[in-house]
Amino acid sequence: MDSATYDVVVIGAGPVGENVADRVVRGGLSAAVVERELVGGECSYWACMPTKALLRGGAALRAARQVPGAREAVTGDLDVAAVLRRRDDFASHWEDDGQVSWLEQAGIALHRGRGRIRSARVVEVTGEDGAVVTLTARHAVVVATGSGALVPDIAGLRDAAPWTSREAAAAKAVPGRLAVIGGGVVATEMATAFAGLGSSVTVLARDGVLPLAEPFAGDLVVESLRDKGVSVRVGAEAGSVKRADDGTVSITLTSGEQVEADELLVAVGRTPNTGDIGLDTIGLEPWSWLAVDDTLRVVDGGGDPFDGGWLYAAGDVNRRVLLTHQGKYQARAVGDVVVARAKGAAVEDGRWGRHVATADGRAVPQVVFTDPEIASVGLTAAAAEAAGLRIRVVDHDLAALAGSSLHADGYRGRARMVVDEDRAVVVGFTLAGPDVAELLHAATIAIVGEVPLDRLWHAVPAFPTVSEVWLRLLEAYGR
Ligand SMILES: Cc1cc2nc3c(=O)[nH]c(=O)nc-3n(C[C@H](O)[C@H](O)[C@H](O)COP(=O)(O)OP(=O)(O)OC[C@H]3O[C@@H](n4cnc5c(N)ncnc54)[C@H](O)[C@@H]3O)c2cc1C
Ligand SMILES: NC(=O)c1ccc[n+]([C@@H]2O[C@H](COP(=O)([O-])OP(=O)(O)OC[C@H]3O[C@@H](n4cnc5c(N)ncnc54)[C@H](O)[C@@H]3O)[C@@H](O)[C@H]2O)c1
Repeated sequence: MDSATYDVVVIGAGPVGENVADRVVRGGLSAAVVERELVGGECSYWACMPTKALLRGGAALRAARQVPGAREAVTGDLDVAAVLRRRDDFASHWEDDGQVSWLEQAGIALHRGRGRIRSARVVEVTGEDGAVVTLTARHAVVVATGSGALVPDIAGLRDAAPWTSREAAAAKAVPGRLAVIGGGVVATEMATAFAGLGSSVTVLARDGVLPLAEPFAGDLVVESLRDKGVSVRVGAEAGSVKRADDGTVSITLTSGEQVEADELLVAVGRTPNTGDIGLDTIGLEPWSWLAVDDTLRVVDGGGDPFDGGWLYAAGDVNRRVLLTHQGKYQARAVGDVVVARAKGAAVEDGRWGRHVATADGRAVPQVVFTDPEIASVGLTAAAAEAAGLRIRVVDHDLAALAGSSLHADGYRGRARMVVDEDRAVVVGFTLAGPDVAELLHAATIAIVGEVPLDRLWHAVPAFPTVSEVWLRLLEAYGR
């Protein structure tokens, strides 16, 4: 049996694991990553990148059709084969040599195989050929194993071989009829993508559409999905599923009604990849999300660092925020704090300190690439109220701006600013509209910077842009 020792061993080489290792090496320590599948993780091959590639063609076509002059130049529908080819390129054809080269140039060791914690600071890696390598970490083991699609216990569902987000993201063909269970981010994005590619789509949104966003966001997405011919069934719950010999999937709703489709996508959330990473060997619960402190150190039931503090968890697996950019933000904090602790340097773990992921709880940006795009950061009005803040909500119709009417004929959208009245700062911001994704970062900066509203008046948006919504919101708020 082979063995090796590094300062830090990272299990999982998704976007988060790669970035943890990078920070560790930049900090002067040695690091190895363990990967059982493809270096780059879910985001690169089955999530962010391929799904956005599936959506982009439809968005570009819509944009052209909304501008007279350009509209007349559009003479056909999406070229499905070309969209799928571009998606394949963005998924690097499900080959990870590019990312492996990046690891090499970054000085990070790669061990291919399934990583399993055997004891404190010791990780066993079992390769595809069954060979086992034992890795010992001098300072820390970081779990960055991510998450997988949750398949709920619905009678017959597993036997019906449903699609999860993986099969949707990597689809080789567009099904004639696609049914979707779920009304969250994956469900709405994939309904938008496949409707654009020609599927007849039915969404079974038991708990509503984008229920955690500002209500106008879900309403606008439902309206536009319905305009595209998608059947959005809010409140509909799948009771059982059966796939017939001819491939047809029948979903019997709890109401007794039946929905038929050629493929069924299950998009009801995620489950942590912790079932087989040896948590049981160190007294933690397999299949559980890993609870961490603000420096991303795994904590025990009492909230203290687990077993003296050698174990960290970053990215999806700690359930703080299931987004790539936020996981990478955590990765930078983990890498840096592991280095600081190893060198006996000061740990900056105060609010907004270098070694903590403070933004996870206050300023998480997210863009849902539906039509319209939903871009949000910070708290919704409902979440702010639930947190006990005294807030004022200011809304503005995005269509009522020179910038938006120039951007597209019939531009429809809305923006909401949530203000903490006691501190006179923005704590939440949501935009719904075509191409609003790139407007979001200004709101993130306003929230993270806790920029007082009276100072925001001096941040003048250029004319004629959609960003002028900031001025309108401030005018509506008053000074
Ligand atoms: C359909 C879809 C679309 C998404 N779109 C976006 C988006 O547009 N923007 C965004 O910010 N986020 C998006 N997300 C979320 C994003 O994909 C995740 O937040 C991100 O991938 C998490 O990164 P991670 O490194 O924590 O985990 P992962 O990307 O899941 O990587 C974990 C890695 O660990 C490996 N691994 C697991 N167990 C072991 C083991 N025992 N041994 C060795 N290796 C192991 C896995 O093979 C994997 O490579 C999307 C998610 C889905 C499902
Ligand atoms: N653009 C992006 O940023 C992006 C895109 C896709 C995914 N993601 C990430 O991936 C994660 C997973 O996405 P997701 O859409 O699977 O999860 P989600 O949590 O966004 O939505 C799942 C939805 O399914 C509903 N649901 C749960 N159980 C159900 C059941 N049995 N029947 C019907 N509905 C049920 C939930 O109420 C919820 O609304 C998200 O948390 C998100 O962070 C991000």
